[in-house]
Amino acid sequence: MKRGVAFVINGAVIGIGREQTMNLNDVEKIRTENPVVVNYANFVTPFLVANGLNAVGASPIMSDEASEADELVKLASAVVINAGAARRDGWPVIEQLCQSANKYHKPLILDPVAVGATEYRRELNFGLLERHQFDIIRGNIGEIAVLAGIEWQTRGIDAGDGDRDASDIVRECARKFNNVVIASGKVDYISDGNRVTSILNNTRLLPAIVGSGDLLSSISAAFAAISDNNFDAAVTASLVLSCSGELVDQKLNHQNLPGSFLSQLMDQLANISPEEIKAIMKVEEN
Ligand SMILES: Nc1ncnc2c1ncn2[C@@H]1O[C@H](COP(=O)(O)OP(=O)(O)O)[C@@H](O)[C@H]1O
Ligand SMILES: Cc1ncsc1CCOP(=O)(O)O
Ligand SMILES: [Mg+2]
Repeated sequence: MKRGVAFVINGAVIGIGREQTMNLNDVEKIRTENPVVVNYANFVTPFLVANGLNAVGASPIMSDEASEADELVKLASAVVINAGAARRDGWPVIEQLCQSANKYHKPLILDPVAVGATEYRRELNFGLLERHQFDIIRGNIGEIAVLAGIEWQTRGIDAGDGDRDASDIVRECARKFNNVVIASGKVDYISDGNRVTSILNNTRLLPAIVGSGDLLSSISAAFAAISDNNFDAAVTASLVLSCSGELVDQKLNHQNLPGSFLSQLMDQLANISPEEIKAIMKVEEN
């Protein structure tokens, strides 16, 4: 996509106000580079996350042992901290992973699962964000609002409700933590603190899968590992998951079949091409 071009794809108006450097060739590049992504996972979704990472072309490794953290991060290309079910006695592992990621300049990604739900989760997530530089934060709009300090009615792992405009929330969060933020939902909003790109592709079956958000966080890490631009990596990750979801939804004739959707989603992630994404993507910039 080029600077100053406005065009329409699939009925959606795509306004390009400034340079859009998104490189969909990374969808193929990742399959040859096969970057290692270290995950501090929750105990609910590691099977889905590991297989989803494998499907897009990355090489997942989950770890819960502080003594190997530095060595692992050194050999890896990106690190994801999923705070979904972390126990306090796991904090030393998380600390070591974050310290090493910053030391070796490996992209560090945070998924602040249900950060608004409890005081414990706020202490964990805000503490991490204070002590370490995260390159990308990926959460649902409720989690991102809480991190940005914006009032929001959150409900466990779900996004909840609030009045503020999602573009403002994601931009404020990115400014606050000086990084790239993805606020996912029916529309995924991605900001670097200035621009906001919205991915309008979606299917109701993605949120029906517990762990689809965790997967988006880890796929963002995988693309950050092979890209020199975290914003582009976040946009590519969101497009890959959302467009794969839409394509499977079409193949299933929009039936409510979460089980079939999940297995076919893995197939689609492994085979989606830049051309297929370009043909259906709905992207807006502001
Ligand atoms: N209402 C929705 N309609 C369609 N897609 C959605 C909706 N909510 C979330 N998604 C998609 O589901 C995936 C997981 O996002 P989300 O549910 O926001 O994260 P989390 O699982 O962490 O709460 C993302 O790809 C997002 O685009
Ligand atoms: C249900 C649950 N409980 C703690 S972590 C987790 C998984 C959250 O996954 P996602 O945020 O991707 O839906
Ligand atoms: Mg989540």
